[in-house]
Amino acid sequence: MAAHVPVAPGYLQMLKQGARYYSGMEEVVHRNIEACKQLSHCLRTSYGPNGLNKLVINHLEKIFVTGDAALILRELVVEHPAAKMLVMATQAQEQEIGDGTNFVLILAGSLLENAEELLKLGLSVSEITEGYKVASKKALELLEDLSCLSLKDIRDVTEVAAATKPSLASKQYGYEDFLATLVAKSCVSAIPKSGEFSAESVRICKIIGASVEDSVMLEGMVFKRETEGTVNSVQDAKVAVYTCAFDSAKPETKGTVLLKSAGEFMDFRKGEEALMESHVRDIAEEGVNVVVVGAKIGDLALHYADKYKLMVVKMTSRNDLRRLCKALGATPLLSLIPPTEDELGSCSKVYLQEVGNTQVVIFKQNQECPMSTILLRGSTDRLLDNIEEAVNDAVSTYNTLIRDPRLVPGAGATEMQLAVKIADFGQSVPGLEQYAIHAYSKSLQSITRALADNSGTQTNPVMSKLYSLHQQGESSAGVSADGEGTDLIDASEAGILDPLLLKHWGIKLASEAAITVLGVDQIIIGKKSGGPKPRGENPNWDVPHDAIDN
Ligand SMILES: Nc1ncnc2c1ncn2[C@@H]1O[C@H](COP(=O)(O)OP(=O)(O)OP(=O)(O)O)[C@@H](O)[C@H]1O
Repeated sequence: MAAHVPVAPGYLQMLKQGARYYSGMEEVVHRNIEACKQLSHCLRTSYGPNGLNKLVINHLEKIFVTGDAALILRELVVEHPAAKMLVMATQAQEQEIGDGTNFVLILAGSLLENAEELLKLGLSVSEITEGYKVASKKALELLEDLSCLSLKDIRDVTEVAAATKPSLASKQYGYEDFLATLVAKSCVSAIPKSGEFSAESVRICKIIGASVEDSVMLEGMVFKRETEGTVNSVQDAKVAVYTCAFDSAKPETKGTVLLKSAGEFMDFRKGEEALMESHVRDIAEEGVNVVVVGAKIGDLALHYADKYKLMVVKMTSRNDLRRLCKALGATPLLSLIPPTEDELGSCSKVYLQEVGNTQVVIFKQNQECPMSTILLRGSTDRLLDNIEEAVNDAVSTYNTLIRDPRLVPGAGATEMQLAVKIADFGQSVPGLEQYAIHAYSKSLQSITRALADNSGTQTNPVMSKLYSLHQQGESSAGVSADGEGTDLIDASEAGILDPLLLKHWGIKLASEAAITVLGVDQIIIGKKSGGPKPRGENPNWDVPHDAIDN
């Protein structure tokens, strides 16, 4: 008989064997803060135009060399429950704004770091969280008055380029002017009269070779693939999109045909061929000259497509198929029937072209098109990946500015101005909360400090100079990224502006995340159940592996 293993009395006896339980200041609060601090310190060096890259090798052994916080956090798969809360805050920022993830992480990490000091001084968690809540509310109020410019015309390429430039400069310093114009043209061309725009409206196609300055934008869509048949170019295309196979229909159940002679076999084949031909002929007679297929393409069907001069393009990703339908105004068809007039998509020109040894199919629209594509060129895969991240951030910035066109000074100026005002406000608050409010002001400065640290200036003198300038009312004084001559710049004059909404959500989410982490006093980790791990959510479940990287 197996000996009875006594379970330690206390909390653990209630839980399944193997569960872990931590409580108290040292074990929980300080540990959580430590984990969050580590994560925030790790990404702090990637903040701003002079931020450094990280080399991340993910669980599939894919290598990333990037400074994009959202991508790094996605690939790192953070396990610590408290650090995960910060990651969730950054994900919320990514979903809401599409940029500013590092801002959230640095601010939340710094709020926790400063809270730790206050805890050591003897303040209670509730006093700190209360102070943080008051300070964050005040910061959001003050932020509303810091707007220095508004994007007046969302269809003006020059204005849009100026507004999206800082988000590109913080990732691709040096290429920002060229890329900003490219992104602005793509965004403006993809915004319909109704003003409905989503970050998905601008697609990126990366092709290795040539230089970044050879990148171009196209109204319409570009896919890295070849056409299937012999027709390679069609002007004034009428496009039918099929999600089913472009092949002879297969019965759902197995059937057996008994053929008694060679003649019957020939007739059977002829019947099949005639049926296929009639399908393709019917499609062609509706005026269709391009067929896009999301599944298998049969040889016989392809033969008749060539005969009736139909261009055939295969599309492996359902996402691409959906976007193409949007770009052409087509309705995807579930079976091989001729499309009606409404279901047909139209395109000014569809053609196959070789770009740097890569065959691409281009769907080019001359009229208004809700999709545009940036054909990115560059010497290495890593460079292209990094530019893609920067371009995505810039497109998200445009999307944010459509919702709220107000801009605030960047380069750490807004954070510094808020820090000065919050510190002043703290003086007027009675009780121990004012220490927490002061800590909040210090945390806001950590954003400006990160920019200064990363640009290689002498941080302490620069920070004190900036602080006194902001006290004197120079609300747009920020940190220079050039490192040539001056350490400080006027962010508004230099055109370094960030969307107000980005800062708004960043402050809100970082404060909430820090307050949540501070409010945890016990950690209970249940024993992991055996058996295979449940499958995680995969947003690209229907995209083949090679298509994800395109
Ligand atoms: N030329 C510049 N000089 C100084 N600061 C700049 C310049 N261009 C951009 N910045 C600043 O860089 C900061 C943004 O940096 P970054 O894009 O690395 O952060 P993030 O958007 O929070 O992170 P991520 O893009 O990784 O989510 C902003 O404060 C912006 O004002």
